Amino acid sequence: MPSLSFRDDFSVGEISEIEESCREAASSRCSLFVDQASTDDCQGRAKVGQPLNCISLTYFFFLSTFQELDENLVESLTSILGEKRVSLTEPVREQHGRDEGPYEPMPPQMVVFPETTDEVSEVAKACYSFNVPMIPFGTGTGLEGGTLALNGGVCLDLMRMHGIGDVHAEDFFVSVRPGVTRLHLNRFIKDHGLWFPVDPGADASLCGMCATSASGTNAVKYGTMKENVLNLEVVLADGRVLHTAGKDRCTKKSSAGYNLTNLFLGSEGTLGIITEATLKLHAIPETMLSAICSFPSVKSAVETTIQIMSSSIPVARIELLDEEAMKACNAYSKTDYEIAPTLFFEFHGSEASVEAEASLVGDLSEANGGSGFRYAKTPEDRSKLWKARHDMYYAILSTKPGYRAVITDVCVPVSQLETMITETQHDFNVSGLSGPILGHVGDGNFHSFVMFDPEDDSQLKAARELASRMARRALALKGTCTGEHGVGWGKKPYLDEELGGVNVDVMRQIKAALDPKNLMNPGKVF
Ligand SMILES: Cc1cc2c(cc1C)N(C[C@H](O)[C@H](O)[C@H](O)COP(=O)(O)OP(=O)(O)OC[C@H]1O[C@@H](n3cnc4c(N)ncnc43)[C@H](O)[C@@H]1O)c1[nH]c(=O)[nH]c(=O)c1N2
Ligand SMILES: CCCCCCC(=O)C(=O)O
Ligand SMILES: [Mn+2]
Repeated sequence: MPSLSFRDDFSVGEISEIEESCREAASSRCSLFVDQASTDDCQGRAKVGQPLNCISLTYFFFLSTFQELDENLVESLTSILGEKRVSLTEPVREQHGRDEGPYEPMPPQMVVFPETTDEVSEVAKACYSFNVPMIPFGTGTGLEGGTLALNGGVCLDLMRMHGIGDVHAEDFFVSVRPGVTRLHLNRFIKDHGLWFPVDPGADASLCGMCATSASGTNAVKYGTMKENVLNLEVVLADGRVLHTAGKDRCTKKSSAGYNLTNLFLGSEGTLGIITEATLKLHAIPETMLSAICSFPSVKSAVETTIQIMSSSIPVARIELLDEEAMKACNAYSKTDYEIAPTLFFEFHGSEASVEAEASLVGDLSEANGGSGFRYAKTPEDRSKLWKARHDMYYAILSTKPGYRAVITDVCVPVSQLETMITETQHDFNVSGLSGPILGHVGDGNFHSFVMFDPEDDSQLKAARELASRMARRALALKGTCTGEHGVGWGKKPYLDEELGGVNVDVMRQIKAALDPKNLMNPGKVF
């Protein structure tokens, strides 16, 4: 039986000691969890929590000992998939118990590699009958620990499910299997004069992007995954297969029944396994013109953003990088941009329209003290600029080797952006921590990277508090604690405050209806 003990003052040293002793635990799988909750939540409620080093308000931990997988289940999964497509080995499990976020790996007990929807359904039926958790795995580029195996269980690595359906160019849609990434799809459809614009910085799986309701730099003009997915094939925990908009149906709109597509978008593997996504495609614009402009302050850059957005200039992308981010950008991507708060722009349309929009934005920028407005016209210059922007996560990580960071992802109404960013900057100054600010300001969504020395408890505590203040400030400004990365574990404590108790109760009721045994990615989202 798990033993529960409650403290709120673990030092980093103690954490690694406890984790070490856990790792050495003989015979059974033993993992150490903390839960992130307010103090009252911790009174004795044994809830599956998060890996210790996640940034939480309050810790309690319990040693939970997993039973080894039933050998009949292992036998059953091996007979469904064959020996080459199941793995119990340490390296494979370690590789699947992590993502790109700041969490220690929490490996699953087994990894399987299905290649068809039927196989996924058979795997789910087997796990369901043995009451074993299932964690869907795409490309592992999530940042909120969504693929870590809190309760052990079976990881379904879906990247062997290749396949892109017929490109319906006249109806602007295509269907893809989980093994298809966004760059792969765009290479495939380019010759049709089409593209799929949702562009997280990583070359993520498109079904993983559905699961996290991902977004990216193009969202200002084209929206997020929520606006670009027309149908999903999903395998439920008990193995049933559903098509959220009806099998093989694909219309730009429908009012037939509940919107099950949007129910599964952003469900982070907690409601079902997405085995096919039908995506809305867009015509590749005649002209794409990028530009960058430096500003005397983040404030003036944000003011410019707000003016652009309220003047309804149809800018395609508008990204802010503060001074620290620009330094990291130049160092990592070998660019020679001015070290100053900077906006990256892009305009899509006819040659005439993009020139006109760019010149309007140039004037607005200048009126706010912007300078050095320079264009990136050639495909090479444009892709260099946007690759540098997409790589910012790694660029910032490389500025302080050995440091860890809390990644924030707040999103507020664009009109509140200035307050949100200015007060965040104040927080950083007061805390003494460093944290570049960058992101999708056209959507009111930006990230900071609250970096801390993992050997320094006070920095860990300060980083945790700063990130929490940011999230709560966003909620107070009628925004959200996560614009695009999802809840995973790091953001669980904010859900009640953001959505309200009734909402979270209804979410739990939906979860209980679709996954009554709580086997689908347990411990994530709530
Ligand atoms: C450098 C860099 C830059 C960015 C980002 C990451 C990195 C490393 N991201 C985050 C990440 O790319 C994004 O969350 C992707 O949607 C994750 O897709 P993966 O396939 O990697 O999912 P991954 O395998 O990491 O899984 C993520 C979650 O989805 C679930 N899942 C995965 N596949 C599933 C399936 N087929 N069915 C059901 N559940 C499934 C998993 O269980 C987990 O909970 C991001 N994000 C963003 O929105 N905007 C951005 O700008 C960026 N930028
Ligand atoms: C402060 C850097 C965090 C960036 C996380 C990845 C992401 O969402 C992006 O837009 O880049
Ligand atoms: Mn982002």
